[in-house]
Amino acid sequence: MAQTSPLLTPVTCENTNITSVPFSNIIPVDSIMAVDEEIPTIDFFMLFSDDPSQQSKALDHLSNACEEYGFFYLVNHGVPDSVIEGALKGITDFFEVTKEQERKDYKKSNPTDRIMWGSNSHAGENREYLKVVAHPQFHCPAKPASFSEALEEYFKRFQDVKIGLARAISKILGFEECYIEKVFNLKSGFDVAAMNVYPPNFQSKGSIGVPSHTDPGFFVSLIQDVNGGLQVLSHKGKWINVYIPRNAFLIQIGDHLEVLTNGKYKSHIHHVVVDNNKVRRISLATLHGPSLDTFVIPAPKFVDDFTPLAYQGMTYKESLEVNGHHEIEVQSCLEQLRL
Ligand SMILES: O=C(O)CCC(=O)C(=O)O
Ligand SMILES: [Fe+2]
Repeated sequence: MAQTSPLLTPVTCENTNITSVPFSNIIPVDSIMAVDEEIPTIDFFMLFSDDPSQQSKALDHLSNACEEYGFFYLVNHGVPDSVIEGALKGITDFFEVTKEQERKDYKKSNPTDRIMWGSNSHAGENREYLKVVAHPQFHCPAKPASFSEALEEYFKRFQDVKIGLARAISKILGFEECYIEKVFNLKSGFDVAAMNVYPPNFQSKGSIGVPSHTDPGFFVSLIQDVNGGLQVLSHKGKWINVYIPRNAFLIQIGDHLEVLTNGKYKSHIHHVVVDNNKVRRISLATLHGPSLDTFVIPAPKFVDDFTPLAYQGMTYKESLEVNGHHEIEVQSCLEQLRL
């Protein structure tokens, strides 16, 4: 962590080395009937409140959001509005200022690439994207300078949120506060930022922005410039429209937290539809993962006679590559991990 937020009590977390849903381009018909159901809102500050009853209420709320929904809005998180708006502006600048040919120079995909550009990679997709490895080392195209500076600041500031969530989720799972930091080795966590640009509907070819999928990792954080298009499949089997409050984050549980909890928490299927987008939409989805060499397996506490082991163990790197992808592509492998 570059800076420690006053919210987070410094505790010593030793760096112990304990050592999918595939993309589907079919948007189910019932997603057209997506509902505007309420998504839980979690107040980050309250998770660390000095008032024990407020803190316990906030943790209960988080526990319910993780177990029932698998996604929630995070407010009062301490990342300044200017930093969030700066990151989105930087991404806009990159896609507007950088010539198409220069963007395509990042298309090559070698296992060692830390920056990758792509466009409409799955059948029917309407999306251009740039993926960069944001942690443990930050990578970014150097130009425009406003872009790399704004993004670097955003990820620096987000580190406290990541560690804070790891501590709060460890607690609600009944572990000591540093459990997830240690077990996922978050100090060297492999974070990939996907910057997505969706065209307005008059320019898109079909209704799909990104096909249905889940994402690997501990969790995903998402910000966007305009609302519209992201839908998540809820525990009740309903597609829910996501409307992120201004400068809040959408947090979604990733595949590897599902594995760690042996399915107690679920990584939820989501997709983007572009039918109703009247304007171009930009999103920044960051997949916060364990370190590449972390061997992820269900924690013994979630395995018993009634709940048998439901996932096999694999290193994070192996799980990202098991379908022939490069690690920077960060594709789900939940299907391969399920026993
Ligand atoms: O753009 C969005 O709202 C979601 C993008 C997404 O799901 C992803 O990049 O994994
Ligand atoms: Fe996603």
